[in-house]
Amino acid sequence: MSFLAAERAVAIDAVLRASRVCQQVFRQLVDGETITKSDKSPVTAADFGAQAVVNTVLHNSFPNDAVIGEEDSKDLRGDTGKQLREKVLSLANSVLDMPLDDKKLLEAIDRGSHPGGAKGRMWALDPIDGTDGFIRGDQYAVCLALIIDGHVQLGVMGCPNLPVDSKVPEGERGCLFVTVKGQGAFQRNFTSAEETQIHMADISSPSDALFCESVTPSHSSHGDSAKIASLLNVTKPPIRMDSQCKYSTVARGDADIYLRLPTSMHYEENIWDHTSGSLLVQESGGIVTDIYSKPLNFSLGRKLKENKGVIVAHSKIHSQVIKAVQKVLFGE
Ligand SMILES: Nc1ncnc2c1ncn2[C@@H]1O[C@H](COP(=O)(O)O)[C@@H](OP(=O)(O)O)[C@H]1O
Ligand SMILES: [Mg+2]
Ligand SMILES: [Mg+2]
Ligand SMILES: [Mg+2]
Repeated sequence: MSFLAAERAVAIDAVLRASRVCQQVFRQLVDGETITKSDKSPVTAADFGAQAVVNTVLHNSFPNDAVIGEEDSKDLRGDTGKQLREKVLSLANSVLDMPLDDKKLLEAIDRGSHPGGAKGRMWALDPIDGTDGFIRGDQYAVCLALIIDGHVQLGVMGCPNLPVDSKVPEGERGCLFVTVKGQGAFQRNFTSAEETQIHMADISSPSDALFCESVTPSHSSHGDSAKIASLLNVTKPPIRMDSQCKYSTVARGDADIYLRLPTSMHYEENIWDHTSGSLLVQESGGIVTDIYSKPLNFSLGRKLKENKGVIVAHSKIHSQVIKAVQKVLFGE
């Protein structure tokens, strides 16, 4: 058996089931089903349901593994949380083989509270990355990765709204991306287990590049990216897309550069916003660093404490992109 074959299969199963939870909610999203968390970001029944499902599937196969998950069960507890809890429970049970009860549901969600760190096995989970996009009806991703001793070794990403073939945007949607360190990056769709290896587009000059960036301007500075594009003589307008679908879009050659440019030097990126996506890009020919050209350090807890922003590009042009980034941001 190849390295992490069992983990790969379990992670695919977990992400496919959680993606079904998201798709069910996506079809029925109505106003009032979104809660605003203390950091002002939105969360829905699908975020909680997907986290419960992934954590349950992982626990059944790897009961000793830790999980660093974005959500916790606070908003589902007590009388105030009853209505949402019932909704999340029924969503989770609709895709699980063994039904959970209230207590097991809350426990499953809260198994994602691990603080992270440099030693041991831990899964990083973003049950819905791009909740803004999910609510808007755009792109979002279910992102799961395995970190061993501080390094991402396996990444699985479900992108339910992403066209299987970008050249046929109105065709079948629902892509699953899978990667294990050293084994390449692969795409399959939701309805067949057949995998195709993906690669970044071969590009030798940044001026030919297609950029992608967040839709939400508070997540990444659109103004700075326009200046960087101009410095690199890029003429094509950027693709704006929510979630780690940006990493998969670059990994399969539909865009060439992903810039995440800090809007505040105080913001620390969550590790689950980058774990699966960064390995996917590295395994398809790209380099992922921060704005200082430092590799992302996943060993420092739940946040990327020592990194600022994210710069993703093909290995042939990454250093040129970094030069332009630093010129615009620091005048160097
Ligand atoms: N000020 C900020 N700067 C950068 N990222 C931020 C941010 N505030 C929130 N985010 C993160 O941006 C993620 C979405 O990224 P994108 O803009 O690429 O779609 C969110 O993930 P969730 O949607 O999982 O909460 C959230 O963790
Ligand atoms: Mg969130
Ligand atoms: Mg996220
Ligand atoms: Mg999320």
